[in-house]
Amino acid sequence: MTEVRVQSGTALRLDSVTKTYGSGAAAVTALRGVDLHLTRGSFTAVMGPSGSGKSTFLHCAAGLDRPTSGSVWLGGTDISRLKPKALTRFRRDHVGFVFQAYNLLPALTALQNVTLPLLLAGESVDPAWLDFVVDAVGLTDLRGRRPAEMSGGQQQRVAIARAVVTRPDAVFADEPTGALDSRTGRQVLDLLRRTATDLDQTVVMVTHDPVAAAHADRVVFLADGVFVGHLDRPTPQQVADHMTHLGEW
Ligand SMILES: Nc1ncnc2c1ncn2[C@@H]1O[C@H](COP(=O)(O)OP(=O)(O)OP(=O)(O)O)[C@@H](O)[C@H]1O
Repeated sequence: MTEVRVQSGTALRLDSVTKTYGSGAAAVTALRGVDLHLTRGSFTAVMGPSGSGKSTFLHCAAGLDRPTSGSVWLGGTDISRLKPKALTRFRRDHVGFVFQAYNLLPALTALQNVTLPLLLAGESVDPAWLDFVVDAVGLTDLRGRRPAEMSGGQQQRVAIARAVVTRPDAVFADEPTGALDSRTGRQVLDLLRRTATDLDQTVVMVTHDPVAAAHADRVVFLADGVFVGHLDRPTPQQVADHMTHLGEW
């Protein structure tokens, strides 16, 4: 495969991405031509009414699913052209995920959970970087705890550290605060924001929550499979008002 580098500073780029599920009369087009260009170190929230294509967007952008047409660039690689095995490897090495369920391994300590992606990738651990990440997410004193010995917010901090430890091209967060109370949720969102600024990570978050979305630099809105606008550094009320214009959510 020829690899073409995109302009430096670009972490994620979607060009005319479409996604159709099924075929014939049963076909459902979930994305109808999505363009998005995110620079490194940005924190973007994606919002849209139910069924507007948010999960489909996330899956295509993160290499969990393939677009029907169009291309998805992560760092310097067009992942829409990778074969399944290469895509799996690329995802493991270049993409970070944070989900509503923390998906930590219960038998491992916080630190072991954080370093697991490096071990799976066969990479050695850079102790200075690991210390930096662990400190950045406030886990220094919890390194030896197992998931069952941590609060939900603490577990999500482990998941965030695990997502960024490989220095991925982008971190995708799917409702990362969905299982947390509002105060803990705010702390996790502040952490995602600092991940973008302090660790120069590119964070893309799908959420239904205007308060969560308002932590991002930019909120982009999906409706019926296309991006229909954005707000920069909005208040939660501005996000909620915009969503109300888009219909049921
Ligand atoms: N595997 C699939 N097979 C067929 N149709 C699908 C599939 N996944 C999603 N869809 C359809 O694609 C459209 C977009 O779905 P998607 O899950 O991306 O929306 P969403 O914005 O994430 O919705 P929600 O906010 O309700 O989770 C919907 O019409 C949905 O029914």
